[in-house]
Amino acid sequence: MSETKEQRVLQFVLQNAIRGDPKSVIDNIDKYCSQREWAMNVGDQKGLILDNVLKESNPNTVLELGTYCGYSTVRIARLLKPGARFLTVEFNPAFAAVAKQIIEFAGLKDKVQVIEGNTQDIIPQLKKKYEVDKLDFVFVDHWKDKYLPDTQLLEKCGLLAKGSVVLADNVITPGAPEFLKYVRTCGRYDCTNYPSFLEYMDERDALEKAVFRG
Ligand SMILES: C[C@H](C[C@H]1O[C@@H](n2cnc3c(N)ncnc32)[C@H](O)[C@@H]1O)NC(=O)c1cc(-c2ccc(F)cc2)cc(O)c1O
Ligand SMILES: [Mg+2]
Repeated sequence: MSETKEQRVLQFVLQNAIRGDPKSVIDNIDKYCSQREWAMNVGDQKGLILDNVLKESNPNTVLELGTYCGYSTVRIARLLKPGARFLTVEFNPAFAAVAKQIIEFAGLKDKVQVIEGNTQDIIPQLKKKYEVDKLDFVFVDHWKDKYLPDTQLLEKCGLLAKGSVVLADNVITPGAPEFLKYVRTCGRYDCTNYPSFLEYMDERDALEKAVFRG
């Protein structure tokens, strides 16, 4: 069976990165995806913004929606303090399999729980099945038309508290207009836009930080 792009990214990491070194995993994915095959990782420019917003938040409990190959998962996990909890949700089994291997190669297997499933099914299970009380930081990077319903679902499930940070990728390209309108006008979030560029391209993109007012 012919290899997928995601399997080629994994092979490149296994052959070129240093086992147990998250930065070399990140750098090699960026190298492959900027020089050989584009892939929908958050990338190094938006990744730096993600790093900084995450450091500011210094979270105990993190949720990522849309793992893909685990690039942002590695970026986040490498910055978490000991004892922090990090759950990431991916519904494509092939992508989840690649992500698990990349996370393990980076030496971060014990810091991340990869959950295979659909966010709309997993979010309502977080309190009881996954023993999550509140989420301090949520990185939203899955189907762009799911950003709004899943943010509202997080609210409904009582998973956000005063100060919870919701950071969304791709609010310009491909765009998440309904999500942006909601967080900026519903009165429950303090929003900040971080203009940047689409991963590995010159197209404009941005991250949006929405801090829950409680
Ligand atoms: C959606 C993907 C990311 C992943 O999310 C998983 N997923 C989805 N919905 C769910 C769910 N409901 N539950 C669990 N997992 C879920 C999926 O399987 C992908 O692995 N991301 C993107 O599509 C994406 C696309 C672009 C992009 C930009 C310009 C172009 F010309 C073309 C594409 C850039 C980006 O930066 C992205 O992030
Ligand atoms: Mg993205």
